[in-house]
Amino acid sequence: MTRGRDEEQLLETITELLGDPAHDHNPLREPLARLLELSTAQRERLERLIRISDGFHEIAREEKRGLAEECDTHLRRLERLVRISDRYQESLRELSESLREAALHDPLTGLGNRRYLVERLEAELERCRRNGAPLSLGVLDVDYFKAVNDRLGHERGDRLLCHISDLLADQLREYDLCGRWGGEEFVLVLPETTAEEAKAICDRLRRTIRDTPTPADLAVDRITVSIGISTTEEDPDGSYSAAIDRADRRMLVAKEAGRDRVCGPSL
Ligand SMILES: Nc1nc2c(ncn2[C@@H]2O[C@H](COP(=O)(O)OP(=O)(O)OP(=O)(O)O)[C@@H](O)[C@H]2O)c(=O)[nH]1
Repeated sequence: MTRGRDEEQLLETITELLGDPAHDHNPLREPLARLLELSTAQRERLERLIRISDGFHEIAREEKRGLAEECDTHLRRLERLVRISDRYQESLRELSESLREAALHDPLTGLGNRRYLVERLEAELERCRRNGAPLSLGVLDVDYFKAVNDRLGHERGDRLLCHISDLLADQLREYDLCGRWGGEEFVLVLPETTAEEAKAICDRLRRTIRDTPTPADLAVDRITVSIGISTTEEDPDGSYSAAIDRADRRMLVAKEAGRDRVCGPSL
């Protein structure tokens, strides 16, 4: 608190008057001196109060600033945690997606594996039943594969399986499925396809596999397959495994009949 200029001058004048011996006996001198004393004390008290109040304000301002900074730090930390947690969840999602992919695919050929085929087959069977459409299945087995393996070695045998699976994936229609059932056996799922149509499709596949030259370094003249077909037209409410069994039995019939052929139901 600063004193006004008038006030300063007044106080100076009073102090001078009180100090002047000429006024020593003035009756007003005593009360004036007392008044000056009281005024000075009151002013000092006021200044003390103002200093205390300013101090409180400063402390409050500091605390407010401290709190705001603390809040900012917490907020930044939280944002960092949210970002980390988002990234973590994203990688978990990617990891579980690739685990699921790996669990459903054959690592050698990249085709769906038996588990994938069963999942899709059940779903497709259900869908075709709802639509009142037939579904046909093909079980395809490579002929004399043991001899190929024995002659070329397992590693080239593997590459031959990849060659066949590439041809299958290439030749099938967009809505058909093929996967590796196991070993040198593949399953074809042909939704909305009658046995007759399936026979034509499988025959085309069989000829393509037989007539497409194998990669030169595999040194195989010719590779053939035998295919057995089954269809829901034979047993509209039957399970997927009954349909696979029927196709498998017909694939064996095709083998016995001389291989390199397709055997379907005689409806
Ligand atoms: N290279 C390779 N060979 C496999 C794989 N899975 C199964 N095989 C082989 O495939 C061969 C199948 O032989 P078999 O079941 O006797 O039948 P095949 O020689 O094909 O004769 P048919 O089916 O009667 O025409 C076996 O030698 C298996 O070891 C595989 O992933 N890679």
